[in-house]
Amino acid sequence: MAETLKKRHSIPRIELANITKQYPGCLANDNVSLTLMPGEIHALLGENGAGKSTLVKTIYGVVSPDSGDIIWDGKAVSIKSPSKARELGIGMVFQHFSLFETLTVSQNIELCLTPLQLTKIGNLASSITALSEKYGLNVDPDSYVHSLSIGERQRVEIMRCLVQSVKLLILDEPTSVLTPQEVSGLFQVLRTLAQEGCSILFISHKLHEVTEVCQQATILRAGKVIDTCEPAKETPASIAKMMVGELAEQDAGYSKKEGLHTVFSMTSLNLATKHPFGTSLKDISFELKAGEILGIAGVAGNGQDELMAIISGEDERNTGAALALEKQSIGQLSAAQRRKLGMAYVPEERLGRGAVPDMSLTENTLLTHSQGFIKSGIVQWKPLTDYAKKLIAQYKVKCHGEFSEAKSLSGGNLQKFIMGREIGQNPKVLVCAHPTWGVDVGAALAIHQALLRLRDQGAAILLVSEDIDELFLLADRMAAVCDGHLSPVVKTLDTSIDEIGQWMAGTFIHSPSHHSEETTA
Ligand SMILES: Nc1ncnc2c1ncn2[C@@H]1O[C@H](COP(=O)(O)OP(=O)(O)OP(=O)(O)O)[C@@H](O)[C@H]1O
Repeated sequence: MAETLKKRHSIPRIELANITKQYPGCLANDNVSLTLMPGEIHALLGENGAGKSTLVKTIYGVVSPDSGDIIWDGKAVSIKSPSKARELGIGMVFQHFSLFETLTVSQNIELCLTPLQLTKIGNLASSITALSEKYGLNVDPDSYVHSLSIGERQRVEIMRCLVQSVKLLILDEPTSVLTPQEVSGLFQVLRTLAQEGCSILFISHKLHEVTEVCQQATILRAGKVIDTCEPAKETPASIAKMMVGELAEQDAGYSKKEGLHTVFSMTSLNLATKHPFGTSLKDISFELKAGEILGIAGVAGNGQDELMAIISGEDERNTGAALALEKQSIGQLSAAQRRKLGMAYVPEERLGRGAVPDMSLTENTLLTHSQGFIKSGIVQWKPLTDYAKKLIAQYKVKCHGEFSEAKSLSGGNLQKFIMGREIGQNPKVLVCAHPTWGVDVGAALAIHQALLRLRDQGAAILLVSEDIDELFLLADRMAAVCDGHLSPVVKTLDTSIDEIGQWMAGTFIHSPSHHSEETTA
């Protein structure tokens, strides 16, 4: 397939030649060369911190390389800004969307177009409708963004690129926030675009998706291209091996356990959302037991954020006895008081909520981990830095040491550090969202092992995730949230991906037998 593409179009869409980018103390891209033909879907793979984001940001004009050339449609170009990239026909969909919720789809798209582009397009709404039909994007120009699901918002971002006649579309981990159905819809759109000659560059840690949709892959390690392959001829395991070596073949030792006594409970919690486009929690009850992992599946935006915030105490409303830790009511306690009692959290948002971007890793450790590190009001820096160093080594966090600022770490490395920091508190209750989001296969395995070890030591773990496969691997019992309702809680071994998928779509909500606690023994 890739061969025929190359024969059909002799001029590559883009060629990167010896791109090098040095950050203080870190060679993020080291003589990277890569060629993309028109109509080629190309995966950029590598461990956390391998240099993938740096490379795509270079193409999109966000990062300027120290040396190397970019050749676009046969001509050397200098891409100094995203607007220059867009002018050439390069579009990028980031992991975090940048849409205004109070505006319509059309208004959002209009904001990123120049007056000249707008004149060329003419009627923007009809152009969106036409493109939507052509590519099966199902995007209504008049819908308000707040009413759209995550998958729909992503399609708006893609539409934003399409109206600008994109010739190269870059997607940074596009599937991590989508349901399985949305992922197959996205792939269909990508295939149609590619058939028309649009090149696609795709960063992903989900290797089975790469083998399904990409024709070529470039694998980076420590900033260098270490291999290329045709994913269709590989397996996820063989690609993982190229990325991280032998580790990929290990098994985390997954097993299912029966929980012991109840450690944490939520009883008939009703909570109106504070956010105009948030989700109210509706009569939620569940029990979390010592020595178990309870997984909560759901499409983003169905109450997960609100649930996490009220459990952690970040939402400061007093819920009294609706929340209990070891039979004591904790709904009236602050987040810090709950932490002192043995609760730990990993929020979805790494920078800003999981870690303070401008603080070092050592300082970030102190934020949630003061026990033993503060004596008579004075910070004990030596044990604190030693502990941060230990976390860095244990979770193989790639950084320039314990004094690196959180914002200088790649996404996956920061996630590893935050997970390590929270697991390291040996909490009684650990509540975490998307534990391995953006984390490479090797590191995901290490995080899984750490979570299972923590469970086996008797901790009660609540995992909130959109990744159903991961929940089935880790959770002992499972439930799903939809529109602020919690489904029945069942043993993982007694349910199926199909049933949980239906619950994620809300089939349990109107059923007369719906109640929030387990019915099966
Ligand atoms: N602004 C910065 N200052 C210093 N170092 C940086 C900066 N941005 C990135 N780095 C370093 O450059 C290296 C490559 O980071 P990059 O974000 O490109 O990796 P990645 O392959 O995209 O990782 P991930 O899969 O975790 O997103 C990392 O070691 C990172 O710590």
